[in-house]
This record gives sequence, C-alpha cells and structure tokens, in this order.
Amino acid sequence: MSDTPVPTGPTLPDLGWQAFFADQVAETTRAVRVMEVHRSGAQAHGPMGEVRVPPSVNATVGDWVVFDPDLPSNSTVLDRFSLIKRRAPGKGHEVQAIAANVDTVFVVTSATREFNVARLERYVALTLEAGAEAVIVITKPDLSEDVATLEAAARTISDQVAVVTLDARGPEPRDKLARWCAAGRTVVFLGSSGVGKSTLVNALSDGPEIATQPAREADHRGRHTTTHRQMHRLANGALVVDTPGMRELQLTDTAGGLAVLFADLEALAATCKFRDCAHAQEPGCAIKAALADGEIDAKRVERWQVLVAEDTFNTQSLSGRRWDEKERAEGIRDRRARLGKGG
Ligand SMILES: Nc1nc2c(ncn2[C@@H]2O[C@H](COP(=O)(O)OP(=O)(O)OP(=O)(O)O)[C@@H](O)[C@H]2O)c(=O)[nH]1
Ligand SMILES: [Zn+2]
Repeated sequence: MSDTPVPTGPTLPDLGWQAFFADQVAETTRAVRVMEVHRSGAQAHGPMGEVRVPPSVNATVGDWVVFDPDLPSNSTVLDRFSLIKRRAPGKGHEVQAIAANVDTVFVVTSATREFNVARLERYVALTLEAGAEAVIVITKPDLSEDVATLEAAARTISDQVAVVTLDARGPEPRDKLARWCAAGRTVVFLGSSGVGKSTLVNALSDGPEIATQPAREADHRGRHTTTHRQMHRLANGALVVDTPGMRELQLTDTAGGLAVLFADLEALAATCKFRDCAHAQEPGCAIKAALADGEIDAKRVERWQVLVAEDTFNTQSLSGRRWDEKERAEGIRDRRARLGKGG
C-alpha cells in the first residue's frame, strides 16, 4: 500500500514485460504493471517499487504504465497487445476493460452437465477478439462416463484452440498447462462457477502465492464479493488475473472473433443471394442449401446466429443507435432459451 520501494521487487520480465512494450518506450525505469484496480485507483508494481496510479489514467489490470512520480495523473498507458472487455452487466451499455495484455485465456468447463458447446464458443470468440490465445480446459473427467465425446465436441469449435482434459485436483494441471504458464506469462481462467478455476490456480501455485498484494487480501474465501480485479504472481512465475463477475459475460464488439470462429459459415453466407439474408425464408440462401445437403451442422448454424445477434445487439446499443432494445433482447433470450441456458 505504501509508496516505499519494495527491496526485492519483481523485475520487468517477472511482470511480463515483452519486446512489444520495449518498442514503445525509450527507457524502462518507470515502467510499472497494474496488479489491482480499485475505484480509488490502480496499484502497480515495477522496478521502482509499488505505486498508485490515479483513476484518470484509465489503466486496467495487466496494463503497463509509464509512471510519472512527480505528477501521477500524467502517467501513460502503453499500447496493449490484447484486451479482454465486456459489456457491463445491468442496464447500462458501458464497455468494461477487464484485463489487458493477457497471453492465454483458459476457457474452463467440466465434464458434467455444465458442458455446453455454445458457451465455449462464446468464450472462445471473446478471447480471439481480445487478441489472446484460447485453450479449452475440461475438468472433472473422473465424473464422466464419456469424456472422449465431450473432447471431440470441444475440438470441433476451432482448430486454433487446444483442448486439454485434466483433473484439476492434484499434479496434472502443472504438467498439462505448463506450456502456457511459463514465468512472466499472463493467463486468465474463465468459466462458470464450480468448474474448478480456483482449484486450477491452487494446483499451479504449489505453495503460498507470491505476495504482490497486501496481506489482508491474501485470504481467498469471499473474494467473489470483492469489487476489484487483481492479478497475482504464482510460485511458478506465471501471472494470473482474478476476475470476479466474469459470469455475466456478454459479447461486445466480437464480430472479428466470431468471423474467425465461424469463418466457414461466414464465407458461405457471403454467397447468399441477398446481402442481408437472414437465412430463413429468402430465396438463394447458401446456408439453407448447405443445410439441406447436410454439409453443415444445423445446431452450429443456430449457435452462430445467436452469437452474431447478441454481438450486434450489444454493439449497436453501445454505439447509441436507436433500437427497439426490449424486442431485440427478447429475441435473443428466446433463441438462447431454445439452445439451453448456456448459449
Ligand atoms: N471430481 C472432481 N472435482 C473437481 C475437479 N476440479 C475441481 N473439482 C471440485 O469442484 C469444486 C469447485 O471447484 P472450484 O475450483 O472452487 O471452482 P471455481 O470454478 O473456482 O468456482 P467459483 O469460485 O464459484 O467460480 C471443488 O470442490 C473442487 O474440489 C476435478 O477435476 N474432479
Ligand atoms: Zn442466407
């Protein structure tokens, strides 16, 4: 909390410094990384110690900031190579920056009834849009009779996304996730409540976490009631973003991520006779033709349409255009209900 330099403070590489950032600054002595964000400001660490960055700088967890000790509000945020954002829950349509400069997003699901391809696609699209790498982690294989089927379903989502199945308890996570969790790598675990995110972090920690946050915040139960986001260094040197509130995740401006994830369907749709084809009753619809020929999977087409509709709805309402929002929200909800609640 104090501004006194930490004597054994982390080095820049410890904190995830990369060439991408070095290219943006002449000298690095004032570079600090944001480890925690509160309403009153951000807590950042670097070779100069621990500093407080005022809210006006608009830094989010994971940001690199060139800190100005004489006038902290003059500090600047370096360009981000990735940014996870979401539409704020509730009525407002604000976009919230959740975490910056994340290398890998582990999309965690369990081999239980919670497993839902539509939900995984949503997280993967968001991750690709953010500019991070997505890895699907299937936990609780011990609770399933048929993990292979779930794995196969997860693999159909994208050939860019690795799928790892593991028991989150015990030693498996350290070996199986090591590729993505080297020292200085920044990772985040997303997924529904109870799928094993905390268990995974604990498995990677192997002992007490490196204290980068005040001790009073080191105790964990109840952290979901905290309103701030934070990042901490694990014993193996990886940096993990802790993200309360990710459950209400919605797509915002993920057209790019959806285009990557559903590239085949988007290419097909581009050949529909009408540019604004809704792939319903229109003549000359390439999607309907491919469905009729059994070339594409109807369920996947429907999931794609739901995600595109949701993204369009969120993005357009954010940009302040006039929409009959209630009607649209209801439309999305109906379709999601048909797909199961995870969609
Ligand atoms: N059988 C089995 N149980 C597991 C496995 N992984 C996690 N669990 C259990 O699942 C429960 C929930 O795990 P958590 O790590 O708390 O889940 P979480 O995703 O962090 O949940 P939230 O904190 O609510 O978001 C715990 O009791 C874990 O021990 C697994 O691979 N197999
Ligand atoms: Zn069409």
